[in-house]
Amino acid sequence: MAIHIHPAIDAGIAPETPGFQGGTLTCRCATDPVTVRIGSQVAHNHACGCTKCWKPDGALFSQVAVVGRDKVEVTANGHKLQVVDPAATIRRHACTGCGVHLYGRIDNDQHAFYGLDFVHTELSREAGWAPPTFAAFVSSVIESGADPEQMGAIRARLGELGLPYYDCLSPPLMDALATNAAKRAGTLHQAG
Ligand SMILES: N[C@@H](CCC(=O)N[C@@H](CSCO)C(=O)NCC(=O)O)C(=O)O
Ligand SMILES: [Zn+2]
Ligand SMILES: [Zn+2]
Repeated sequence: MAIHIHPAIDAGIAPETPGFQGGTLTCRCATDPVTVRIGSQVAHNHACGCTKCWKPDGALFSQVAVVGRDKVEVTANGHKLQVVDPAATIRRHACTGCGVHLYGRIDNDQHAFYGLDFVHTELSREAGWAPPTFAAFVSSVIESGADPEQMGAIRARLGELGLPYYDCLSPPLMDALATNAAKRAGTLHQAG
């Protein structure tokens, strides 16, 4: 059975364009689409297997990156946006017309990733975005209905595509979360 990781990843991952400065995300409504201008390159782009990130139909993973929240501007039809789960850490703003998530925002200023918004660069026509460099929350695809027996094949496919895979976030991002937690708990002891 063919494994569909994500349409922007399955056929090979396009490289970023040096100096790329962003673009416009557009939802999938045929009329009055929501548009969001992203004013810079993104970082930490990854395939995410979690149940909460928006995935195109038939994809096992979402493709999601972060960008400074000051670089994210709703430029049309923002009245169609609604937060999917107001209690979630990432408040994902979805189009009520087509279901696409335009951006996810962390409003907790104590969170390690506060100041970063989560965006899906495939919603833009521009080429040159930083590509995904790892896969996160791989085991979580089971929660969305993937056959547990397929996990070996799914991880093998991610490997073939050049994506290191993890069942949480990547080591640098997990370290950032833990460092933030340790600072808050007062347990961070740095040499020097
Ligand atoms: N097994 C759960 C995991 C969901 C989860 O923790 N997702 C991560 C990654 S999202 C982008 O990388 C997360 O940080 N979530 C916070 C939030 O969603 O608010 C599942 O699959 O549901
Ligand atoms: Zn829409
Ligand atoms: Zn996710």
